[in-house]
This record gives sequence, C-alpha cells and structure tokens, in this order.
Amino acid sequence: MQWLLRSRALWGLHTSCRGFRPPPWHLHYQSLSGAGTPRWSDHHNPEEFNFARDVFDYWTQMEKEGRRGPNPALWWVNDRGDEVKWSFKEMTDLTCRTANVLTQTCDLKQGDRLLLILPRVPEWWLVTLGCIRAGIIVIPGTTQMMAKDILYRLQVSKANSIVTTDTLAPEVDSMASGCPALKTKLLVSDHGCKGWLDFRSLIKAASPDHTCVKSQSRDPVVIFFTSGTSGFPKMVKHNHRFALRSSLPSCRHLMQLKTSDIFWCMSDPGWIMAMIGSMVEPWTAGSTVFVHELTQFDPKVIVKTMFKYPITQCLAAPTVFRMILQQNFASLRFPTLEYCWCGGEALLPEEQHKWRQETGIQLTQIYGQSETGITCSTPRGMKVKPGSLGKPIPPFDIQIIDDTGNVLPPNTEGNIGIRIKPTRPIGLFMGYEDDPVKTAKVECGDFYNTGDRGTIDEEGYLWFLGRSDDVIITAGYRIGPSEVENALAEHPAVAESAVVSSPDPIRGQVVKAFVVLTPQFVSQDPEQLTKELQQHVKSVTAPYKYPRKVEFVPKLPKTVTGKIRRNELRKKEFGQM
Ligand SMILES: Nc1ncnc2c1ncn2[C@@H]1O[C@H](COP(=O)(O)OP(=O)(O)OP(=O)(O)O)[C@@H](O)[C@H]1O
Repeated sequence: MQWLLRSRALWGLHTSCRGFRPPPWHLHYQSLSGAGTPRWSDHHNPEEFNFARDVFDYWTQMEKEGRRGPNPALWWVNDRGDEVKWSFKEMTDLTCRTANVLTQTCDLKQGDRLLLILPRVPEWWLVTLGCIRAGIIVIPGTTQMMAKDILYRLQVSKANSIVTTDTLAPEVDSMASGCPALKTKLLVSDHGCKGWLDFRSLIKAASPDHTCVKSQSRDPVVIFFTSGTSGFPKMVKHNHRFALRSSLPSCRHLMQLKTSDIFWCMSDPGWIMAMIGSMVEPWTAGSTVFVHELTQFDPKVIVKTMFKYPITQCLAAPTVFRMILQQNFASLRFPTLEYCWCGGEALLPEEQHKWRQETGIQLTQIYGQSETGITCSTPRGMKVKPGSLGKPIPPFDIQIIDDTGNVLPPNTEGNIGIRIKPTRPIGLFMGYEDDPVKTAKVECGDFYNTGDRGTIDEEGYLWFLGRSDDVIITAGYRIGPSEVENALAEHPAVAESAVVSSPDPIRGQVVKAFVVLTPQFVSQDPEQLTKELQQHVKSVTAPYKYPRKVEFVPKLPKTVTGKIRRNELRKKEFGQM
C-alpha cells in the first residue's frame, strides 16, 4: 500500500489523457454546480460514448482549468490510518497506465473479459476505469466468494483475465486448468505470487499516454452476476449506456450531487450498486467518491467514519442502517451528512422513520436490479411516502402489468414492468449473456418483467410486495412476504424475519414466519411468544395475513450480499432440499 500513499511524490505524475476531446455534447453542460454538470435530454442517445473519456476526463479538464474545486476524485481510507487522495488528473494518469498494462503487457483486446475480484482497495477503481478506457468488459465479483463460486464465474463468463488478491490467488490456481479461456492473472498485493503479474509494479512502469478506445454506446462494457437470491447467479450484460444514463437530467435530479459533495457508497465492489454509487453517479457530477476499506461491516466503524470525514451523502443496503439503529449510540447527529439512500432489499417504514428521528436525515429507498440500475426512487425535494419505492426515473416507464403485459389500474397488484417497446430505455441491460431463452422469457408484451410484484398508487408511487416467487397464495388470498415482515418488525421481540409459504393439508399453503429474536426475548416461552406475534400481526395488518406457523431460528439464510434467501426456506418447507 505504501506506493499508493506516496504515489504523487514518487511519480511526479503528469496527466496525458490523449483520448480527451471536447465531446459533441460538451455544449450541453450547464451550470448546476458552478463547474457544470452534463445535461442531455432524457432521450438523447449519442452513438459514441465512453464514461472514462467523456465524463471522467471532462472533470480532469475542469480541474486543470481551475473550474472544479479542491476535493479529490477518490478519497480512500482504512482502519489503520492509511489514506489515499487522488485528484481527477492523477486518476486519469493512473487509469491510462492501467489501460496500457491491460492492452500491452496482458495483450487484452477490446471486447475481452476481465474478472475483477478485489476488496475495496484503490486498485478496484483503477482497473475498472482502465478497462473502460481500453474497451475491456469488466466482470465484478465479490471477495466473499468461495472457490466454487469463482470457478462458476470464470467458466460461464469465459473471462480471459483475472485481477485479484494474494488471498484468492491460490484458489484461482487450483482451478485454472478448468478455465481454458483464462490467459492472464494479475495480482494486487505487496507480495509477489508465482505465475501472477504484479499489477502495482506494472503500472508504475507503464506509460501514462493512452488513447481511449472509440466505443459505441451500444458496445458492451460490464457484465454483472446477480446475487443468486432465487437460483444460480445470472450474467447481466450492459453497454456503455449503463453509465450514460447517470448523465441524463432525470438521474442528476435524483441525488442532486455537486462537485463539493463527498459521496460514500458502502456496497461490496462486486455488485452493480458499487459501480453506480462508488463511481458513475458521483463522478458524473464531479463529486468525490469516498471509500472506507471496511473489511467487516462494523456499525461502530461506520458511525465513526460518518463523524470523522466530511461525507455529505451515503448509499448502503438497508441492513447497514438497521444495524446502526440496533446499537445504542449516544448520538447519531452527523456533522456533514445531508442525505442517505438505500437499496437492494426492502426498507421497513419504521426503520425509515427511526433513522430520521435519530439522525435528522432523510433515508430514501432506491429500487433497482442488476438488469436495470436505478429504476425508482424519490428525488430530493419530492414528497417521501414511507415504505414506497418512489416514482420511476425517466426514461424508464414503469407500469404494473399482468402476465401478458396489459397495464393494470392503480392500486392493483401485478408484475413490475419496464416498457421496452417501441423504445428500449437507455440503461436497461442488453440481455443475459449466452442465454437468449432467459432473455426472451423476461419480455412480456411491451415490457421487461422484473419478476417483482407491486402496486402503483394514484399519485404514481410504486409499492413493493415481493418477488413473484415469494408471493404466498393461501385460501385465495395473495400475500407479499414484506407485508407480514413489516408487521412483525414492529414487535420488540423480532430482530429479523422471513416469511414464506408452507404446505397445509386444508388450505394448500399457509403463511410461515421464520423469526430471529432480539436478545431480551430469547429465553421466553416459544408457544406464548408465537401467540403474541400472531396476535400482533392480526392487529396491525389484515388478519388473513397472520403467520399460522412460526419458527424461531438463530439466523436466516442469506446471499453473499446479505439478502434473505426465502427460496431456500420455502424449498425446505416443501421437502425439496
Ligand atoms: N428498494 C428495494 N426494495 C425491495 N426490494 C428491492 C429493492 N431494491 C432491490 N430489491 C430486490 O433486489 C432485486 C435485485 O437484486 P439483484 O439484481 O442483485 O439480483 P437478485 O434478484 O437478488 O438475484 P437473482 O436474480 O440471482 O435471484 C430486485 O429484483 C428486488 O427483488
């Protein structure tokens, strides 16, 4: 890490972004933040687009001209007191070097694939942006993967290259023979490893002169693996429009980031949320990306960080805010934090309320998928309806549809659909890689069917009910698990719960709740507690939704992202495991 910390002094960096050219849409920048923010119309669709050249290097140019302000582009810290602050100019230099390492030393070509499995270290940003410059398709993966997960990803993605740490390198070596497409292995470490190229010394030696690839906005740029909540992770392929979307006015209006903002996204770098929140969204606005290495999710570290650094907005999974609220901190009045966002799973209205009460800050939901990026939310300044996903962010036209694609009236439960005909909106995925059948299956009339169920109210706000597979049909009623989980969460005995269908000889299926108890209730009589919880649900929601079966469990099965695997619980109930 030392070389990173001393990088400026050592290298006497000079920026040489030869690829930079004032893009045709340069004129569309308007002053929103003092230094200008990209503004297109929501439906403008340039043929050529490259995030590194057209957005990142724009800010490098602004910085050079003294039109951006002093905040760094990347501000990275860890628990040991190490810190990296790179300006846009320095990052342009480093990512040009990275692009040269990838194309020259590793001989990777435009369209080749690189599996990137790194923790939150600064090199993650260098490799990602370097790949975009060089036209190499980046495939992010989480470091929490086991050997079999890595093998699955290497094999199905046919990645030509991998970048990882010395912890995972032996795992990769043990299975490399099963991955014939893999030709280059790059190591990010202070120690060498036989058979691996040393990324850190290579970029030190590389030239900073690089001409950004001429990429069409339709060219693929990234493949995300989904979380695997409902089955094997799927390969979701996006083109450059994935990043272009953040430049559209409707997206800029959501968080209203400025060059003075310092944005902290806590997502693991393996997921789409990190690519959006730790890169595309803040850098489109010329804001600072703040990163804490966070080797573990410790609420104390997160709270300390929010007090110590001048972070203005943050984005994390609801579970992060939940964990913070469950600890009794003396104060959660953060000095600079203005706004919080969460997404990836349901946020309970009580949690949203409690966060506001304790911090004085609004916590707003974002709804999205690996396939879609951000689809819905409540832009700053718009009325927040607690528990709602907010409204669709144009150019996405979101409707509730039936199973054949007909639009349903307000307040009617159905599938959450995104209109793809006559025009597929900018930012929606290209398809599932190597799986045209699955890609066709999610098309439903004029819509892409998200596989989630919900309603839209008369004011256009979206409400999430659950994944289609998770909806429970009992005695003619349809019940979304989150409705019951929300009700249970209001009881002090419930730390977390997961609600699924369970077989029943009379009703076919009934509602079953798996409940993790809060410490003070663990020793209580389970029968008595079951009755109390059932009574509680009946009293706060429609009585037919109450869980006829309740099981107390020490923990719930979750994906590596921390999402509850309801399908695993359901399969157990139906004796399929
Ligand atoms: N704000 C939110 N509230 C409730 N659920 C959400 C929210 N945001 C995202 N989700 C859930 O997360 C899903 C998207 O997650 P992701 O793309 O990581 O894949 P996954 O659906 O979890 O995994 P897989 O597709 O492999 O089963 C959405 O379809 C939705 O079910």
